[in-house]
Amino acid sequence: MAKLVFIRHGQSEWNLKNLFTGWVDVNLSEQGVEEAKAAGRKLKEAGIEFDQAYTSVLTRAIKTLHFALEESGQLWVPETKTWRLNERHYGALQGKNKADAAAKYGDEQVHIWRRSYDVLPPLLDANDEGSALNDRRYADLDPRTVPAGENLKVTLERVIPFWQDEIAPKLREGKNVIIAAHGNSLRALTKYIENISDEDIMNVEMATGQPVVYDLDENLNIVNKEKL
Ligand SMILES: O=C(O)[C@@H](CO)OP(=O)(O)O
Repeated sequence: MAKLVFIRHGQSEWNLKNLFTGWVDVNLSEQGVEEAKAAGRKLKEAGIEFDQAYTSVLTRAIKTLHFALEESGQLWVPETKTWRLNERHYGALQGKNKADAAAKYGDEQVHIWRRSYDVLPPLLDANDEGSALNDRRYADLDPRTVPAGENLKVTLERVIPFWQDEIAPKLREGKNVIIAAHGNSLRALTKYIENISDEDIMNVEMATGQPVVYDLDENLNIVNKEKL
């Protein structure tokens, strides 16, 4: 039996401002820091001890992991950072206000962009200064792999190889794992491990800073799921 904990980063500065964020590397808000620390206290109270941590290459998730581990007395736990756990890339919507977009394009279109499984957002131009191609942290990636905009399907297709190659083997060995990531990379993982349909995943939301704890058997069947 292994424990798997998902934690979406605490509230970010752009969650607070209601901006599409995606791969833009914004920090946690003050509230977000408190949420991450509170998550660490809940993990401690629940007595969950980790063997391995995973996070994205985005500050809000990394800091959430660190605050949560520090607060639970486990900052020493080995960690791996990967772009594959990044938030879904929001394309040309990144930096735009969600309410302004709804006023301009309509609530329904914005809901489709935000929650449909396979509709892509408007893509970011490769020459845009915000393109991830200009970001040193993605320099080792094949430029054809660097996204210009992702839906949940594309996000799932880059998250799951990392799950299969790195995370699942640890869990099969009985290691306890924490994944500090993002609303949509965690929705992709949730869809995969819970076998949720393309339609039903539209209604699944991840709360900021709330640990979701799974007990998994050696075949990675879910024995129990609990939100702390
Ligand atoms: O802006 C984003 O990157 C995400 C997460 O905050 O937003 P959404 O709620 O639309 O998935």
